[in-house]
Amino acid sequence: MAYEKELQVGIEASLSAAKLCQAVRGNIPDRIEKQDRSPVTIADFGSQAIICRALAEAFPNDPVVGEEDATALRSSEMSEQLAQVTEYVKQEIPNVSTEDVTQWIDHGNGEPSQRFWTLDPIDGTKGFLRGDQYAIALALIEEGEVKVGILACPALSLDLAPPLNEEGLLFVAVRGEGTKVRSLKTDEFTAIRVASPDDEEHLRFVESVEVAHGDQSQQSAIAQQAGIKSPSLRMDSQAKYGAVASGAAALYLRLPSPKQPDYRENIWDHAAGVIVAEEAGGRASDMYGKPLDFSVGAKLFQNRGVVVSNGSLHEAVLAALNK
Ligand SMILES: Nc1ncnc2c1ncn2[C@@H]1O[C@H](COP(=O)(O)O)[C@@H](O)[C@H]1OP(=O)(O)O
Ligand SMILES: [Mg+2]
Repeated sequence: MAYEKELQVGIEASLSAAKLCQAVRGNIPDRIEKQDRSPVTIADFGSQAIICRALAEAFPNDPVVGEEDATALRSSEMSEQLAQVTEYVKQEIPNVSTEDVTQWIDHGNGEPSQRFWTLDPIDGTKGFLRGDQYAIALALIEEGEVKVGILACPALSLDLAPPLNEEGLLFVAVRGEGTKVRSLKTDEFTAIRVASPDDEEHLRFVESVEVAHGDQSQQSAIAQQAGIKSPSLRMDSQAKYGAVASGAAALYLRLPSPKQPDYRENIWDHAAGVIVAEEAGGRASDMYGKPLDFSVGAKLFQNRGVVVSNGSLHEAVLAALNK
């Protein structure tokens, strides 16, 4: 098995971060607004601190390209939030100080390089605040290729066989070795595959809950043209990739929003999900069929939109988009 240490460290840290998120969610925190007006919570900061600490200890030479930074948290207006983050992190790692926490968070401000990690400590923060889906998404990228993906979805359960019907799932993929899933509560993994072409029941598509994150009318039209008759399943975060990888849905569509046609996707919003879907037999590309290019920085500058399928549906979707 390849990447054994990476998996062990990544899984352990992601489980610990998931516990922190679940603890914070028992008492949904205030929404803090970032400069770009998107929301962040004390759980986003705590999750990044825990995972970056583990990566820094185990792989000191690997940069981490994470979503959050601690600049705002260090300001005097946010001292109360920093104290709260530190209290939650202490439940996972005893004896930490506020300085430790901000330093670990800022370890996640690395630059993409030949080998690096990318982290979304809470993907789908809006879902997290609403009490819906969210994910902790960690991936290892080497030479522009995603090699390992670890995707924890603490609120996800799917209408499939155990363990997928249990709430709280952890998806793990290594390039060339397949995708497996376990419940957050037990440590036994099960291999998963995408939906087969003749699986009518799961011939449906997933898309974002947030209208602003895509083009829902176009997404419905394309899905229909590809032969999907049922309405979409709306879900926040990369949990959508887990749904396709396990066969609960055959397609995930994310077409550029007409209001933000120049939006470029962040690598941490896709890297873990892409390998989880691909290693389960699925296919991921942009809306023109180009593979997602993780070698050009912190965003997918060379791609527009995202299409993830069970493989068999992919060409029909691209043909519909081409029209
Ligand atoms: N216009 C947009 N198009 C696509 N994705 C977006 C857009 N605006 C924000 N996002 C990203 O969507 C992600 C959530 O995905 P989903 O809707 O599938 O749950 C967030 O990480 C968010 O990034 P950011 O955190 O930079 O705002
Ligand atoms: Mg995100």
